[in-house]
Amino acid sequence: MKQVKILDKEFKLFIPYEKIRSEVEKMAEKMNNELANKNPLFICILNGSFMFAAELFKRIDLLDSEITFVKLASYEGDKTTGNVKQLIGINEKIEGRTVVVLEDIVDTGITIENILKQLEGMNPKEVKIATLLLKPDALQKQVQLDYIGLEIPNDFIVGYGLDYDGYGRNLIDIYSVIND
Ligand SMILES: O=P(O)(O)OC[C@H]1O[C@H](OP(=O)(O)OP(=O)(O)O)[C@H](O)[C@@H]1O
Ligand code: HPA
Repeated sequence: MKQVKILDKEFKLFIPYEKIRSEVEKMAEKMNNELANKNPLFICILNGSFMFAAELFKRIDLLDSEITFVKLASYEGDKTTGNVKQLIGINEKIEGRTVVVLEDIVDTGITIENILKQLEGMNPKEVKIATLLLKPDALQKQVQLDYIGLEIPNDFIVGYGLDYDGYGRNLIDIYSVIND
């Protein structure tokens, strides 16, 4: 079994890249059907979502699509602080647009709830939420998710953009913590 050590924690292989890629392909196909002629604006939530967003966006074959980036952070180490800090905001005009928020993971739901509140105040036509991963057992907020890649158990994970204290984002596969 493939294992990695990051700082003080050991992680074991959990989701191989091939599985991630096939989920992203399915999601992109669904979006290509559902978002045609809607001039969608994709919003990638940095840092964690950069790999997922790149993998997905290159499979979006709608020529009227745009992408932009927002930087939010709420995690310190492997725990949420419950306090979402905005580090780079939205500069694009959101009013009247179909917006698709791209998240690597919805865990407690605090981050996505915060983004939704901000976007609602900007009068979009509609907001869709896409997440590569969802931890249903960790969810504390009621949020409607339109595109979900995989549902996973409530264990801390790293890789494919997700970090432990800044490290592990460059792992191609996703790993889950051992004996936390
Ligand atoms: O549902 P939640 O419990 O809010 O967790 C999800 C958020 O946590 C992570 O971001 P983080 O705050 O760690 O910042 P990062 O993307 O820069 O690592 C992840 O990328 C999501 O944005
Ligand atoms: O399990 C996780 N790993 C890394 N970052 C995260 N942000 C929310 N949940 C996680």
